[in-house]
Amino acid sequence: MNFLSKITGSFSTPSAANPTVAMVEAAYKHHGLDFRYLNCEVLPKDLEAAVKGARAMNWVGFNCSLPHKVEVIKFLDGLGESAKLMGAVNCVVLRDGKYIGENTDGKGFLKSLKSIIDPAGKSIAILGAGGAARAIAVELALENASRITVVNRDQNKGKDLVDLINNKTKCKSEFKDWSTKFEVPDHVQILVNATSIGMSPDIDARININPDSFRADLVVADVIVNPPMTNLLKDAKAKGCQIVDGLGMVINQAVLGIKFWTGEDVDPEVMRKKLLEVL
Ligand SMILES: NC(=O)c1ccc[n+]([C@@H]2O[C@H](COP(=O)([O-])OP(=O)(O)OC[C@H]3O[C@@H](n4cnc5c(N)ncnc54)[C@H](O)[C@@H]3O)[C@@H](O)[C@H]2O)c1
Ligand SMILES: O=C(O)C1=C[C@@H](O)[C@@H](O)[C@H](O)C1
Repeated sequence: MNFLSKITGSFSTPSAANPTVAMVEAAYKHHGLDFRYLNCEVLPKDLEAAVKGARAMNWVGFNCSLPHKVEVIKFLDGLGESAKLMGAVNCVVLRDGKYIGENTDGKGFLKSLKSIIDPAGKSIAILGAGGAARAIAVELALENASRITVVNRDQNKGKDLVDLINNKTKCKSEFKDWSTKFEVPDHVQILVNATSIGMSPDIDARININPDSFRADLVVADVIVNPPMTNLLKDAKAKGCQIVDGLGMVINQAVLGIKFWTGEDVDPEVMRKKLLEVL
């Protein structure tokens, strides 16, 4: 008998409405994996201590969600290729006693988006410049998006992401200040919300954007998982746009993360079913 399960989990704040624990534990159970996934409320001031705690308890890895994806890097022992390029980590993996930061968010998003539209050659506007936005923007640029407009409140963070895309990929990127209501320009074919606006418990929060600027041929994607149908997606649907919710992304990134931690290819449908049950 072995009563020592392998431990994984998620560090974020706010975390109470984050449903990923239900989804990942359903996959572990379905595949008979003796692993646990713990949803942990971790404030920015406690992130270093949380990583030290994980080390002390031999966690085999953990996810970082908002707002830790960039800050966590300084507490890790190294970065995988994609995380190094994006400057953001959502999945930490214990390898040979070292915590290595990986990024599976961008690939998770891309797979979900591609079920609706191929981003190659498209003009894309991304709202936000945090951890999720960095991963999504870089992955879209590597997938040959033609133009990426980064719309962000904080100029420094927004311009930093624009520079990253322009310097490290073939895609053209520009910064758009977000101090007034954003009007989706005519050249934009895909709009992505990579901010946390509309995430539970603030589900009534509205993004500073004019829905009258949504054309019916615009594809609108949201990264928010809970609730899957955000005000942004409701507005987009009402305007006849095709929409992509955050469920596909969160399931796809988890398949990749669980493979890193356990070596197992888990069934995404098990996680989708559980998410739809709990949300
Ligand atoms: N579906 C998924 O798989 C998935 C994966 C990653 C992240 N997410 C979600 O993406 C969201 C962002 O996560 P993150 O890790 O990038 O967080 P973050 O804290 O790194 O970045 C948040 C971004 O949102 C912007 N923002 C927040 N409130 C704003 C407001 N009122 N007005 C304008 N901008 C605002 C910030 O400026 C920043 O650019 C979260 O809701 C997270 O749960 C979902
Ligand atoms: O809480 C979680 O389990 C996660 C949330 C998302 O931010 C993902 O990016 C992250 O990898 C996992």
